[in-house]
Amino acid sequence: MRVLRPDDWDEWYGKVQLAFGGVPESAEERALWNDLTEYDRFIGAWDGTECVGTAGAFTFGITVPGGASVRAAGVTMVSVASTHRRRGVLTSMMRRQLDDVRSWGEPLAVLTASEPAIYGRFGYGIATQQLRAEIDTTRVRLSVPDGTDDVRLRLVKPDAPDVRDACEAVYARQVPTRPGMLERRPGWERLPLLDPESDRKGTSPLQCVLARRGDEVVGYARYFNKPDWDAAGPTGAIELRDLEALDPAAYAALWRHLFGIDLTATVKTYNRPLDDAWQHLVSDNRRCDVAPRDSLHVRLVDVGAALEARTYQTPVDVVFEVEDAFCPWNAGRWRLTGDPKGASCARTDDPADLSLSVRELGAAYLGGASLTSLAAAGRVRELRQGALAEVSPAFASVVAPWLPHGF
Ligand SMILES: CC(=O)SCCNC(=O)CCNC(=O)[C@H](O)C(C)(C)COP(=O)(O)OP(=O)(O)OC[C@H]1O[C@@H](n2cnc3c(N)ncnc32)[C@H](O)[C@@H]1OP(=O)(O)O
Repeated sequence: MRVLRPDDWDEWYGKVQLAFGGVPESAEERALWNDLTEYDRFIGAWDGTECVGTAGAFTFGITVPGGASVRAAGVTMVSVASTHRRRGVLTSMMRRQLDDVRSWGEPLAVLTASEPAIYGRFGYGIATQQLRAEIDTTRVRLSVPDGTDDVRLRLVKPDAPDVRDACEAVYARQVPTRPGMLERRPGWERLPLLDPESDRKGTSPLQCVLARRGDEVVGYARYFNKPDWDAAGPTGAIELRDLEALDPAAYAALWRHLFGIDLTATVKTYNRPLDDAWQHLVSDNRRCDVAPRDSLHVRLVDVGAALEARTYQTPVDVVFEVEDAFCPWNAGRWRLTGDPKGASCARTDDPADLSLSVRELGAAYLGGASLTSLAAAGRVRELRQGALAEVSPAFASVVAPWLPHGF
């Protein structure tokens, strides 16, 4: 196993693609991932001259409760050749990678999983959910707040540099407001604009609508239009890629636009926050067919630094007994004291109040899964009566944590 060299990339990436089914990717997408590769943070396993395992770790800043951006390794492109599976190659790569992440001083590793059953054994917990919805816009009505009519909407070319920059500026203002959001480092602004013709499956090219109040851009939506017809008339769908807005009126104006596009009958979303506000604007939530799914998996690589990096909704003073078989440097007792302003976390010999594995800490870290709910599943144990009721609300987040895009 060794880090990747630029001349390895074609073979290495070819192996990633093969493990995901072997369907060739567009030149546009391939070029993006090539440009985003961080060679000293990407590894491969070789059997002789053949690459049989791949894994990468992007450099990310991720928002945590309280609004700080915390360094995280964005684990990506994990694959093992089908000829070499179930022999421990993944386990060896996870070992190497988590040791590396620790040596880089990054308190968190994060990933989205092809299958959620893979990463729990390595200490990852499911920290955010994403909401899918299929809204019947022929039946569901929107009621919008005051000020919505003051927002002007314009259809624009999504990749025009001024449009791209305006959207990125709106996105950047949103990042600190929601745990789980990623700072978009240079180059990553290309990801939400990816639109290879080969991936369209009957949809239009990517469309973009900008929301303005006066001269200020206050929101945007990017989506595809998929026209369709049956004997009775048009049944097209709007497939939303992303939507960000700086205030409720801009947000409602964008959703009203999506609902009202002629010749369409459905708005489909694949990745929205669990608490997305449109759910409070609709007349009939049963016709919105919402469903949650796991999204970001979080692993605390340095328990002390990670717990210190976020704030807590209510004052908290707790001793955790942490189990961590894969990264034993985290195992043992930690005292966390914190409040909405900050926190400290250090080793202690004091008796523990709650016992749990690092996986549950990962699930609760961004305020997604509640410790109370994990305790009801038997995955958090209360060793001092009353500790759960004190600590669980402290870990909550004001807004649902959410990862806006994969990687
Ligand atoms: C962040 C990302 O990139 S997610 C993408 C993950 N990659 C893919 O899904 C591509 C297709 N799949 C693969 O490439 C491989 O099958 C991998 C990477 C999932 C697994 O690689 P392997 O080298 O076979 O895993 P390894 O032999 O180390 O298995 C370790 C353990 O995980 C288990 N495991 C491996 N894959 C899976 C799975 N898909 N679901 C459930 N358990 C799994 C193994 O059974 C083994 O369990 P054990 O220790 O109890 O025996």
